[in-house]
Amino acid sequence: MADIAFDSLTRWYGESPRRQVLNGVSGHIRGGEFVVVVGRSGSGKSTLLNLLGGLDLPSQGTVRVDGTDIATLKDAELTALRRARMGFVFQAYNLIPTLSVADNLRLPLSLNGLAEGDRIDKWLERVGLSDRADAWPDTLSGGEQQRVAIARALIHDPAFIFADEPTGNLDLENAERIVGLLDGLCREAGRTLIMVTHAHEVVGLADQLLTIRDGRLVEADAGTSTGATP
Ligand SMILES: Nc1ncnc2c1ncn2[C@@H]1O[C@H](COP(=O)(O)OP(=O)(O)OP(=O)(O)O)[C@@H](O)[C@H]1O
Repeated sequence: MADIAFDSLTRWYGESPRRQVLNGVSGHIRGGEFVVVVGRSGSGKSTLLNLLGGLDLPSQGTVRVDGTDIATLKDAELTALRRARMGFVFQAYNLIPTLSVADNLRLPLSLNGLAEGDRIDKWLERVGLSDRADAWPDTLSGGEQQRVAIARALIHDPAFIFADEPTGNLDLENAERIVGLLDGLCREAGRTLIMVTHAHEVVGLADQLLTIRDGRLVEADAGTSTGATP
């Protein structure tokens, strides 16, 4: 089952002085959960997300994805795990500007050797962009670009979605739509969604809330959002 267990995660940057960003963070994310990560600016939220998604490795501690300690994987194995099992959504959308919308969606399919079939049409429809398949990313609004990014993150049917402040550049209306899309598209397929956000409204949707303060976890339960001040 698609779960992530993390134990005593510590991440520091540099030596003398060593800058300690995460300091012994442990927890467990069950398959299908919507996990929201909150905390002040600079508290280590993106650092934690990057460690859980295998984009970065801890200075100490372990991340187990489906029971496998990802630090034991060779680079190519970790890349293959990320590519097949994970999808990423970032604040800045990160679409490839020289590829059309449809070609941006084609990329994860070809990287994973998956048949295209009607997947591109289907996913464009699901994010409400059926008429923009041939558009260049920079001709789309921010909200539209983020919807393309969501389709790109999901089109290869990953078990885990990592979203780092996906609504950070959007107005409230677009932000609500993006969060609703991510939540709905993950829940309907039992996907695990891990989202870093400053948006308080999102906390109420979470199955599990991770609040980071001074590099440590101060709250690990949904429903008790007292620790959620950014
Ligand atoms: N590559 C790096 N080298 C040195 N310091 C880093 C590096 N990456 C992050 N940091 C530091 O680690 C701390 C935590 O950064 P991180 O991006 O995880 O915070 P955050 O909680 O996501 O912040 P924000 O809400 O502002 O995005 C910051 O003080 C940052 O400057």
